[in-house]
Amino acid sequence: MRPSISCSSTWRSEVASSEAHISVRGVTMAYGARVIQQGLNFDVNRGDIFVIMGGSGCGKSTLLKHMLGLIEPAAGEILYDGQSFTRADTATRDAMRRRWGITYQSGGLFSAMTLGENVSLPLQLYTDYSRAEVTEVVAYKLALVGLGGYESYYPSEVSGGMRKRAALSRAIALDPQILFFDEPSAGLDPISSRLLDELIVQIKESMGATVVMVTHELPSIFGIATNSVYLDAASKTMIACGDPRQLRDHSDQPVVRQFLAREAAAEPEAEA
Ligand SMILES: Nc1ncnc2c1ncn2[C@@H]1O[C@H](COP(=O)(O)OP(=O)(O)OP(=O)(O)O)[C@@H](O)[C@H]1O
Repeated sequence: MRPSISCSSTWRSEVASSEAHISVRGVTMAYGARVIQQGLNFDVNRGDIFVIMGGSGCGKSTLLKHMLGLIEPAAGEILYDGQSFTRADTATRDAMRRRWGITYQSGGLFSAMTLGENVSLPLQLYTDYSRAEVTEVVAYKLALVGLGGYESYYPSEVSGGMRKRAALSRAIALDPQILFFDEPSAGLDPISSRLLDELIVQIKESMGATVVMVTHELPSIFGIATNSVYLDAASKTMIACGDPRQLRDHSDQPVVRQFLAREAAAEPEAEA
């Protein structure tokens, strides 16, 4: 088994670095007795677009679920702004979650609700905005993702790319500090996928947010990611972290270089 590595110079002291927005410390992930990954140590820095990478079944989605608190680590902890989420009580966790926006692979829009109603849901649940204020914020958030005027459309009446953007609009309704994406461009054509990437960067910059995403899409990884971790299924631990372009060219792990270079070779522009 390869030795586990750390993406933070400070993790051994269990003190999060000042830039760290999210700190994963000594995390083991398991389903029952079956360990999926262990020895996970890395920081997601404030303002990063951070990608969780690795081959099929290595545990990317499982890691995202741990970061979201949907699964508890078998060992170790996850901190947000230096505060342990893993050890926090329910009220503290709920308060921490309020700072997150999440979009799932399917989009997760309610099909019986219009786009406007979908986006208004978190505002109705978690704010005391008046009806007029909700309407105003919904219009603004839909406009931010290029869907101004689509309030009354149902998800089935718009394209897949528009549904993804509507889901993003709902995720940013409460001005989150962290945006989580599970395969954001799954099922999209390359152009829609690229537009969504550009939108993610714009939204991140305009909101000053940090982004964490699971994606297989190499154009997205090389196009927008600033930082990453690579989970290895064979050794059940992370074997690389850092800027994906640097890892592609300079990782000391052949499997990481191959993972990034092989998929890069499949990109249309690489064949031209
Ligand atoms: N609820 C569960 N109970 C038991 N095992 C699970 C569960 N969910 C996932 N697994 C297993 O954990 C491992 C990691 O799964 P996970 O979905 O996190 O991988 P992944 O890297 O996201 O995969 P992919 O790239 O194919 O989506 C797989 O072997 C999977 O079969």
